[in-house]
Formats: sequence, C-alpha cells, structure tokens
Amino acid sequence: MKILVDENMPYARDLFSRLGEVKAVPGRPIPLSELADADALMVRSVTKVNEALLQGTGIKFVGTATAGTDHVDEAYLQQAGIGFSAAPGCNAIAVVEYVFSSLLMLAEREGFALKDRTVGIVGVGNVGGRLQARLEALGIRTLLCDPPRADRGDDGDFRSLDELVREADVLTFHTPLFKEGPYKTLHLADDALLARLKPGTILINACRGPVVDNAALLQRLQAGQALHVVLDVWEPEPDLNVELLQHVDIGTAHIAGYTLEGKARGTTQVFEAYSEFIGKHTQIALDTLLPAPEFGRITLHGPLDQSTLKRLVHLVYDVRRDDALLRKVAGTPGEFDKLRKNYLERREWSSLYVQCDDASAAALLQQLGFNATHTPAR
Ligand SMILES: NC(=O)C1=CN([C@@H]2O[C@H](COP(=O)(O)OP(=O)(O)OC[C@H]3O[C@@H](n4cnc5c(N)ncnc54)[C@H](O)[C@@H]3O)[C@@H](O)[C@H]2O)C=CC1
Ligand SMILES: O=C(O)C(=O)[C@H](O)COP(=O)(O)O
Repeated sequence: MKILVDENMPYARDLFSRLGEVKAVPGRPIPLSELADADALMVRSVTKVNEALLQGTGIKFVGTATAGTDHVDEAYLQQAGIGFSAAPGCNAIAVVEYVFSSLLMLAEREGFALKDRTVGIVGVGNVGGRLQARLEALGIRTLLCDPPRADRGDDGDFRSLDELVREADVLTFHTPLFKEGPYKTLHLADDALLARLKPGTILINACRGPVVDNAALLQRLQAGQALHVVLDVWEPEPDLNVELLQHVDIGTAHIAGYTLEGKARGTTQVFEAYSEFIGKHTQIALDTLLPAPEFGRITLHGPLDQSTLKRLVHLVYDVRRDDALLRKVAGTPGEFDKLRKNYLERREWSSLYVQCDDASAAALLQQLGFNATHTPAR
C-alpha cells in the first residue's frame, strides 16, 4: 500500500509507515507522477483535491490535516467512492492564541484595556467558540454572529453581522470559505461592510483570505480609513498584495494554526480516520509524540493583569516574529510557502506550567488554557 503525505505534516512519515509505504511530497504543486500508483493521499490546505487531480489514479482515501475543507471537492470524492476525512478543530487553540497574541500587542501599543472592548466573533465554531470562552474568562464582552447555528436553533445569543459592525471594537472572522449558497462567506467583509466599521476598529482575518475583499480593504486603508488590521490569510495566496501587507498592523503567512500541537493533532486525526477506513482501528495519544517545550516552567508572583498576561502570552508565542518574517520576504516568489514549510517550532499555552502564589491568578490562567497551579507563598 502506498500512502502519499504532504511533507509539511509533522509525524506523518512515522505514523503512516505503520500502515504501508510512505512517500512525502510537496503539496504545492503535488508531483502528479507519484499519484498514479498511490492508494491514499494526505494533504494540507495548499493542495486542490478534485477530479482533475485524482481521475485515473488508484486513490481510495483522501485525508486533509486541516480544519478548512474549501480546497477539497467533497462532492466529487463522494461520487467517485473515495473516502475522506478532515481534521475539525485540530488547530483551533492555535488560532485563538494567535488572536490573543495580536490583541495584546495592539492593546499595549495603542494603550487600551482589552476588558473595555467589545469583540465581535463571526463564525462561532471550533475557533470562534474557544475564543469566546477565553475572552469571557477575562471579562471581555463578546458579540456572536453565526447564521447557520442560529438557524439550527443552537443555544447562544446570536446577532446579525450588521449589529456586530455597529457595536464591536474588534471584528474577527472565523468562518469557512463558502463561495456560494445561503451562508456565502466570499467577500463577507466587502467594501460596504468595511465602510461602516467604526473608526479605530480592529479587523482580524485568520480564516480564509477571500472572506475579506482584499482589494476593497487596500483601497480603504490607502484612503486613510482609521482601522487596525490583522491578516493571517490573503486573497490570493501565496501571491499576496505586498502593498496591502504594508498597510496592515500585523501580517503573517497563513500560520495562525501552526502550533506543533495543532499540526500534530491534524496528522493524528487523519491517521486515525485512515486506520479506521482500512479496518485497522488505531488511536494515538498526542503527548507521546510531542517533545518538551523550550520554556517548561515559570513562577508568577502576585495577581494577573493585562500587562503580565501579555508578557506570559508572548513568552509562548509573539506574533511579531511571524509578522517580521513575512515582511522580509513578501513579494519574492516561493518565499511565502518556504516560510510555512520551515516554520519555527511554536507551542500552545498549555505547554507552559505556571506556578502562581495568587489563587485567582492560577484559576484565571487555568481557564485561559495555561497549565497553572496555586502554591501559596511561604
Ligand atoms: N489561519 C489558519 O491557520 C486557520 C484557518 N482556519 C479557517 O477557519 C475556519 C473556521 O475554523 P473552525 O472554527 O475550526 O471551523 P468550524 O467549522 O468549527 O466553525 C465554523 C463556524 O462558522 C460558521 N459559519 C458558517 N457560515 C457562516 C456565515 N456565513 N457567517 C457566520 N458564521 C458562519 C459555522 O456555522 C461554524 O459554526 C476554517 O474553515 C478554516 O477555513 C482554521 C484553522 C487554522
Ligand atoms: O486548518 C486549516 O484550515 C488551515 O488553515 C491550516 O492551518 C493551514 O495550514 P496548511 O494546511 O496550509 O499547512
């Protein structure tokens, strides 16, 4: 059995070699010659999986180690009888921590208290829901917009996108990319929406580039509209508009989900799905794969305020690192993908053990996802 895996999928070679012969290949472009005699294909978001790619091959199963599935023609796979699995939620924590790293940096730079801001979350699924929980743990007001969930009758105080635009100080997008249909998200943030944002709004897109009309956004920023912008994803990728990058506050190379934990979860989720598909049910415990983090243990004296939280968050992950790396190479062909392929190890907050002598600091850090304990001072 031959299994093709994207070379940018940590632990894939080790895991899938338990099931067959593994060949690691680039995802963009994928070498077509390798597909002909392969049985299974494990991709990331950069590989367009459709009839044009798979027709005439022996592929029986496709796994994508990603949350988003807009690069996969699922209707074709179903009609062709090809098994499929994505990795829902695998990197949701990573995206939430990216958003926090960005917000805490902007709050410090612009001199505002996050707890005085209202955050509008568009798309309240794995990412949006976790973001809501962590923001609310800090006493930050959230406004939620998720029409599919509202229409399904899910619990939650769902508002219209218009209401978020009117009221939110931060508007952050966490929807799938739907190019059509009742819940279309292509250019959900179009020129008309951008025009209505309150002065000083922080606009964040860490879902898919085309959810925000990049041309309209650039025009508005060039015309001097007062916005702060954080973009992890671009329209198009990998050839983003360098002028737009120059106008945003934070710009990164589609790496919001790139913690080691997030990527490893993605790999293990598709590995488990494929094992099931071929009748060899196997479960993998994530902590058996992950190495020790660079920073393992820290002691925090006293209570937790915004400035302390910012330093703690940035000890684990400071988004300015990725912003600087992108600005250095943007516009040079191939460099966007190279940054992503050679991504420096990044861990999640849970990898940091924080010993607190203040009980409320320990409780709050636990709620936020740190590995925190309370040890009273002697
Ligand atoms: N930048 C990155 O590295 C990453 C990007 N992503 C992107 O973020 C998206 C969201 O990720 P998850 O939360 O894991 O997905 P999810 O599927 O768990 O949640 C998406 C939510 O968006 C809602 N939604 C759908 N259409 C909507 C609309 N028109 N307006 C408002 N809400 C709508 C859905 O009902 C759902 O609750 C993914 O589809 C993927 O494209 C995900 C992970 C990493
Ligand atoms: O999971 C998703 O959806 C993402 O956007 C991934 O973080 C993207 O990473 P790659 O699959 O492009 O490596």
